[in-house]
Amino acid sequence: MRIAVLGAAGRMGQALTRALAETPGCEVAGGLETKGSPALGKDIGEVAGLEPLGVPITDDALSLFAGIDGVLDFTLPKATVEFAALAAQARIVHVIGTTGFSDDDLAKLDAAARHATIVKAGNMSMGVNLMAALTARVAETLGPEFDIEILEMHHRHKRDAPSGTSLMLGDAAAKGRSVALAEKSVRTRDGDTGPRREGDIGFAALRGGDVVGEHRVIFAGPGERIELAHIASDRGIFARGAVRAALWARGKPPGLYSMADVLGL
Ligand SMILES: NC(=O)C1=CN([C@@H]2O[C@H](COP(=O)(O)OP(=O)(O)OC[C@H]3O[C@@H](n4cnc5c(N)ncnc54)[C@H](O)[C@@H]3O)[C@@H](O)[C@H]2O)C=CC1
Ligand SMILES: O=C(O)C1=N[C@H](C(=O)O)C[C@H](O)C1
Repeated sequence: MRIAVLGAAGRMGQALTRALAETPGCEVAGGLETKGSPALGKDIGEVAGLEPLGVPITDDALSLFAGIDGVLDFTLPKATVEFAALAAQARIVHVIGTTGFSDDDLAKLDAAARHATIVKAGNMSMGVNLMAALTARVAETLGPEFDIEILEMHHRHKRDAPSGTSLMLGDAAAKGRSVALAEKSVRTRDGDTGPRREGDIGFAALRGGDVVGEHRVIFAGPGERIELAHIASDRGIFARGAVRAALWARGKPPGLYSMADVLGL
């Protein structure tokens, strides 16, 4: 499968190139960066710390999308929405790892999925997707006397909060309780907030250093507490998940798929 990496010079872009290069049946067919990036014209393999792959990084998305089977996209919401329209036109697989979408962005991705085969997940690792399934199960089992709080920590460069993973876990908890996350989610607390409302799902975000990604779902009840935790120490887990998603999606009808679909969870 001929696959291009969008945001090829980024933290995830480099991990994606390495994962693609080591996966049988995949070819690193291109790399895209933003206009003005110092990585333009450089070899994508070298940028990722590998031997040269003979593939220069370009800023020409139109030409890139014309000659490939799929793209791995870990960039920015505004860029990803534009790439989804291009992927739909080219009828190729679009694996989306980007996080931080607005409701308007999400509506545009839904529209693009009428023609493109999109796999989108706020976290592409096996561990977090399993944790989401466990979160739904625990939330379904425990009564409303157990308060649900979701805590995350990421590196100092991360732009969006809560993280895509936290939102996935919140959604799983809400589904387990058969409620809508939008009606229960509490994203900030400051000052005299009053007592906690029963059934709320709280979010807290820490940022600092070079933390790859840590998530904890806390079920705090009377006299006991259950915690589910995931600690990522290597971006390769997300990158390998994305490559697996692209291979899975090849030949599937257009639509918006999740990592749970890919992993059969
Ligand atoms: N779903 C998942 O499993 C994971 C998702 N992410 C998400 O991936 C995204 C990227 O994360 P990082 O790699 O840490 O960020 P980063 O800032 O290191 O990399 C993003 C890259 O995209 C490039 N870019 C931005 N706009 C572009 C455009 N229009 N055309 C081409 N390239 C463009 C930037 O120049 C940059 O090199 C974030 O939204 C992050 O939350 C990160 C890790 C795992
Ligand atoms: O920006 C990151 O780094 C990460 N983003 C994803 C998220 O928003 O949850 C996944 C992972 O936690 C790393």
